[in-house]
Amino acid sequence: MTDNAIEIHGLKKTYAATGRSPAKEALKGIDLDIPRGSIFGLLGPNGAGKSTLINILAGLVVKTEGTVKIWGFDQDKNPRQSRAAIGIMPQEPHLDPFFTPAGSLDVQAGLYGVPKNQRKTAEILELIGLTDKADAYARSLSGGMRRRLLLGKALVHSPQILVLDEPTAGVDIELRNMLWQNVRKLNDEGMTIILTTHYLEEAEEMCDDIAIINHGEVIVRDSTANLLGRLDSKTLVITPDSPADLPALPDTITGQKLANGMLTFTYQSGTTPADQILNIVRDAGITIKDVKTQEAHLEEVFLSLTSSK
Ligand SMILES: Nc1ncnc2c1ncn2[C@@H]1O[C@H](COP(=O)(O)OP(=O)(O)OP(=O)(O)O)[C@@H](O)[C@H]1O
Repeated sequence: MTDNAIEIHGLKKTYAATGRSPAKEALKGIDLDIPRGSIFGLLGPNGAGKSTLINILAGLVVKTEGTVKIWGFDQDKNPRQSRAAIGIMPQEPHLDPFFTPAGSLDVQAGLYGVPKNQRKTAEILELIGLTDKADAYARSLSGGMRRRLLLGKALVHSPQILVLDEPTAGVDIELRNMLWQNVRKLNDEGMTIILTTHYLEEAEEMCDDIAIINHGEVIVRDSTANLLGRLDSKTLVITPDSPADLPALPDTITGQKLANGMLTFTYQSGTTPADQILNIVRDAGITIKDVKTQEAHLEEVFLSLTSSK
């Protein structure tokens, strides 16, 4: 038995040419293992191939080449088992306006062949906060409630893996918090979570491991901590007690005086101790009123890896 929730080898997808658009190689040979029990982030700029990859996992797009194993089941050899292991919360709420949330969950459970006595409709409605809307028509639900219902629908067959495609794009803070609370709860109970997001801060906060995809290739796959550690550049921001100019600095430190009078010093924390900067500032006769450091963020790692390609 493998420890991976998902194993992808040599995965390629070429969309056939249509009309005036030429054929498009959206995935160029992806190798990716996603560990069981993790919260895994799939990041990449627009058009990188994330949706194509997720749609292949969901069985909505047919791959051109390669193998995909979901919870140990080869998608080609064991299509039913591999489909049963994964639940997908899609980006866009496509809901039948005449179904109630309870009805919608029931129909979805039926599609997955979940026997009536094993359905968890009430439990799922409770989790997504729609118990009091159980019998309301879908068309009367707010955008946020529809999103929550999509999450519920992804859970009806108790999948081991939950995939969330841009779950928080355009949602308000309250809904975002609720989604993340649910995701953490499900993950604590053992569910493997895969999510794509454009919000890098969110990926930084939520994900144990991250893969960045660009132009149909995985360009990096590492733990979030290691990715952040790759950039050991830090910035020290000093507020002087009275107006002060930037002191002379060695080549290893880049200084800047901001319009508001603050002085910033950017340095590599592996080779330059912060103390050296503080000493230079004090030796220049500057009294420090306040000091803070800024760490590198995933955004910088992401930009450094994808912007030049
Ligand atoms: N059905 C399709 N037919 C032809 N080309 C497609 C099709 N779907 C996607 N593509 C192309 O494949 C490439 C990858 O698209 P994909 O939607 O997978 O990227 P993405 O990373 O999900 O982007 P986004 O974040 O914008 O959703 C793009 O160049 C896109 O134009």
